[in-house]
Amino acid sequence: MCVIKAIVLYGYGLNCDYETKFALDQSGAEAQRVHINELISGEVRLDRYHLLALPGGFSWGDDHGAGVILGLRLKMALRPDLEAFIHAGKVILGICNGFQVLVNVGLLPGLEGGYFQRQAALIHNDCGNFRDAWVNLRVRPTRCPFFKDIEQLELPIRHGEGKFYAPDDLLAELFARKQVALQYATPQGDLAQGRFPHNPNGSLRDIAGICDATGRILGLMPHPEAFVSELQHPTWTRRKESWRRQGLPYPAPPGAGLKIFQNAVDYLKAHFL
Ligand SMILES: NC(=O)CC[C@H](N)C(=O)O
Repeated sequence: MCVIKAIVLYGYGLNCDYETKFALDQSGAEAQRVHINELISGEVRLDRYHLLALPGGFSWGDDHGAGVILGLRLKMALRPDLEAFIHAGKVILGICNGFQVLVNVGLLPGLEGGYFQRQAALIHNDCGNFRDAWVNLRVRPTRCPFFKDIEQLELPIRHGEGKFYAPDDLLAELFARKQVALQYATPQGDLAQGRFPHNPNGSLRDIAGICDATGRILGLMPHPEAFVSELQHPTWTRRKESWRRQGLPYPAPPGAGLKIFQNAVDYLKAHFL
């Protein structure tokens, strides 16, 4: 194989699959939208790919809790395939609904390879309603290849069940083991310290994204695929004059979210091609 191949799952209410495929294709991968049933039936084989992306959306209408049913489907049908995929050094990305799935299926937090046991949860936002907003994020040092050379960034969130919850001892362990990848911050770059709206959902310790012990499984609530061009930023009309002055590419420079996908694809290229 001379190209990095990625699966982006779709079906049953997942809805950011086209955008996620676009971001991966833009990053130099060959991404394919694959229906959940194609993977479960074995028609499409996971071992032919390097990256599995679980995009955002409302799988099974968030019935029984966001990501619960898809998590269960994957666990019952694909557990050995997922284990082999992880042990082969490949990469899994869960965005928003995908993050909820990874937590439900027990692939995250995945302490020291302990998968398929649910240890944490993404529960209803403290504000009591679905929240659609841009947030500031701070990247913490982890083994996660996705955040190479990124310290902070802005991304949009849109979810009703994004509050990261874990018992105190697990939270402490996640920080100690460097598995907390992303935290909500203020526009000045300080931690949000639980305060709304900078922390949009009441997530404990401002957690917006975590990775497993290997760093190769990442889940995050914000949507990097929704910021692949600066034109998607709400203040782009005010920013565009400065792009012109700096001679940045026309019609706009890439959005900060694209780098996350590029980092993952570059990591896989270095290891598999
Ligand atoms: N944007 C999304 O992926 C939404 C996630 C989930 N359906 C929620 O509302 O929490």
